Amino acid sequence: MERKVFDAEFAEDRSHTTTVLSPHQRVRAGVAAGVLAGLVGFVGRLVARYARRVWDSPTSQRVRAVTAYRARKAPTDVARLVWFVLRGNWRWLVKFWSWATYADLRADARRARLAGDAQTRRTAQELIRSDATARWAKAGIVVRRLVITARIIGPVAVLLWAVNSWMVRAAMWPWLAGLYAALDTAWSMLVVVAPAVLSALPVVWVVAAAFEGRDKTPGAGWLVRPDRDDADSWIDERMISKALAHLGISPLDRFYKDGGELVYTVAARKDGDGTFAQIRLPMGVTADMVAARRSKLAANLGRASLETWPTKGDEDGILDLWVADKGVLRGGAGEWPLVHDGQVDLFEGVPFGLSQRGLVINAPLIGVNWLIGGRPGQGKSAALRTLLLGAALDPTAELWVFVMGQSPDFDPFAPRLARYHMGMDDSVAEAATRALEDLLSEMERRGKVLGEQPGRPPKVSRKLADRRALGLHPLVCGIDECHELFQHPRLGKKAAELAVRLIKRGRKYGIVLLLATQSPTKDSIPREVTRNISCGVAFSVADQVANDGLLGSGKYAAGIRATELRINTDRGTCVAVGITDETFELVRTFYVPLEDGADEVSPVIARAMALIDDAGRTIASSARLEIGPAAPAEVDELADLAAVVGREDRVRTQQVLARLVEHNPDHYSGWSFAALASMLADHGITARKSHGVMTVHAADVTAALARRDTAETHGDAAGEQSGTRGVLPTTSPAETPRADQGKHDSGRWGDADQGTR
Ligand SMILES: Nc1ncnc2c1ncn2[C@@H]1O[C@H](COP(=O)(O)OP(=O)(O)OP(=O)(O)O)[C@@H](O)[C@H]1O
Repeated sequence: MERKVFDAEFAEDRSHTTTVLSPHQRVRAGVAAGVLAGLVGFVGRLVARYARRVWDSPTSQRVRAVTAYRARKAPTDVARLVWFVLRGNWRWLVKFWSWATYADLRADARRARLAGDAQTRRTAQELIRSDATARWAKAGIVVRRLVITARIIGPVAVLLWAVNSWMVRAAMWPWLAGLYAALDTAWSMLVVVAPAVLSALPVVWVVAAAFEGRDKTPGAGWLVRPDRDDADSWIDERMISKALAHLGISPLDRFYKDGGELVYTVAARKDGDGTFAQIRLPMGVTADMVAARRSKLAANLGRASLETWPTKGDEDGILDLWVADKGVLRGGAGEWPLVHDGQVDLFEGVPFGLSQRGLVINAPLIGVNWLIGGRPGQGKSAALRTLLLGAALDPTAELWVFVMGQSPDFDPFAPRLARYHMGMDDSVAEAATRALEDLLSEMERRGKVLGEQPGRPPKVSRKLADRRALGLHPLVCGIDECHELFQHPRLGKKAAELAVRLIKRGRKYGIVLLLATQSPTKDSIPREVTRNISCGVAFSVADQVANDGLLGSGKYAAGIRATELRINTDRGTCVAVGITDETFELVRTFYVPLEDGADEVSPVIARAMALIDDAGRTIASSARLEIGPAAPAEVDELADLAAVVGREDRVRTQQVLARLVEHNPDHYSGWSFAALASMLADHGITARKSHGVMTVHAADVTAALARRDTAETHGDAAGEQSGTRGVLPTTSPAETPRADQGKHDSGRWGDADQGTR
């Protein structure tokens, strides 16, 4: 009991000594604990941050993606491996059998016999015989060597065993004891290594068999890009072959049944936002037959129809197959590259959209004409707007727009347009038809101008377009809802004829027609237009007729189908032909918003206007200067004469000539006195002698001008047609407005034309 009491006192005493700390000690302990906790927290945070960084790193993401992918694929992979091992063993067996029976040589001999080639047959048979003899001879040598080795090693082994049994090691000569020690070591190593080798042997065997039995058909798709989002539906040759094998095309089925393997002229490879492969189809199968089963092919490949593009390659028997990455076509094209800054050279093209390969398409505008179509609300006007916006950013380009309906789609363009008419009334159809007429006359004028250039260039180039005096600048005319024009009861036929002539011949002269329509049928768009158009663009269309009307006949059958584009879902996506060297492009068009209060078009137009200013051009003057009859053939010589004579009573012919050359060197350089005399005579003026020199009298020139004015007034009164050209006022030609500008209320340029807006 006493002891217990003592124990209790002792314990109480101990507890007393440990809990009582001096204040100083308590502070130190507290600080230490705080520092420790802070340190632990810091290290913890550091580790957590580092772990998060590692976790988020691309390598770790890839590792995770690969691991997850392999885990998902594990059951299939195991089954495939087992199959490979079995097939590997079988292949070895077959190889051994071929070797043992000389199968290849026998096959040669058989073929030679069938072909009646005795010499080759004899050679093959002799080879079999000599090979067999050599093989047995080799086997004999090996056996003989084994026997010799056994005869030498056997007695030595028996001797060593006998010595080892009769003598103790200590009594042996040292070299003999050393030999036995080395033999013991070798034996103990063999005892360890041999079982290990023996147990590894089956593993090696399995690996080697799996390697031997691996898929040797094209595209063993192991581990190909498993980090991709669509890894489970990754396309390789094996998948394509499998998908094609289940299309229900009989010649293709027969081909597979006979063990045929497809030839991939281009192996499946990454191509932009998808996979491209080119396949030479077997006998009896054409690319069109595959294209006709597109939805089945898409299903077999685990894709939507829109994502699967089987088309005819260079030949009917070659299939070009492009399969989009899953879901990639759902994304838009993004921002138009020129929306914030940049300028365009129309001869280089206008950024139009992203191709299926994810590349920006610079659509050509010079030397081509466009027909854009599709169901309502799918992006036609927006696409036309993008092209015209690009054209507006080329300060040398002149733009005309006609909207055959009540739509504000092009209103913000107004300041940049030389002609703009929008509305449903007849005046718009009239203005558009007149524009087509004017474009035809302009085309003829340009043809003449080109013909007069040194070397007679076949078409307008950037260099020629930049020479303002020639008036060969790009002239882009867009007509939205053009079916309304071509179906106009009074003007439709005429407009169609004019458009056809323009499309057939205008391309060389820098005149571009952009047509957009909802309804590309043969009744609404002249067949000759659809036949001759170079760039066809189809947004979602209802049927084969509309498809081929926009893209060209036979395109639907060849698998180039805008019918696959889903209404609204694929708004802004179109199928286009002629805009690149590819047979077709699936384009996600750029969209420059102009709706619901968003207007990104106006700032671009403001920039376009600034570019025009910088280039020292004006919309109206560019029209006057370049579209007007400013070409050499249409120079007003009488007006020039009046200008150079000015207010003087008379001027020496020599001076007149010099001033004319200075006034318009293009036209008057190289003129002789005889040429001047002939020009004067044309206008009823004769040079007169004054103080011994020939002079031109101002009074004669004024009289000639008055005569011409009177004649013109009579001409007009007699009903000269609207839009007639050929008369220039008498002031400086470089800045002269067109002679008919004030006379015709139809209005040609600038505000006069925009009256109907
Ligand atoms: N490339 C695009 N990207 C995204 N949205 C687009 C694109 N193009 C058009 N859209 C959307 O589709 C709508 C209709 O476009 P748009 O007016 O160009 O169609 P449309 O085919 O000309 O129609 P309509 O035949 O009725 O004139 C636009 O207001 C816009 O919201």
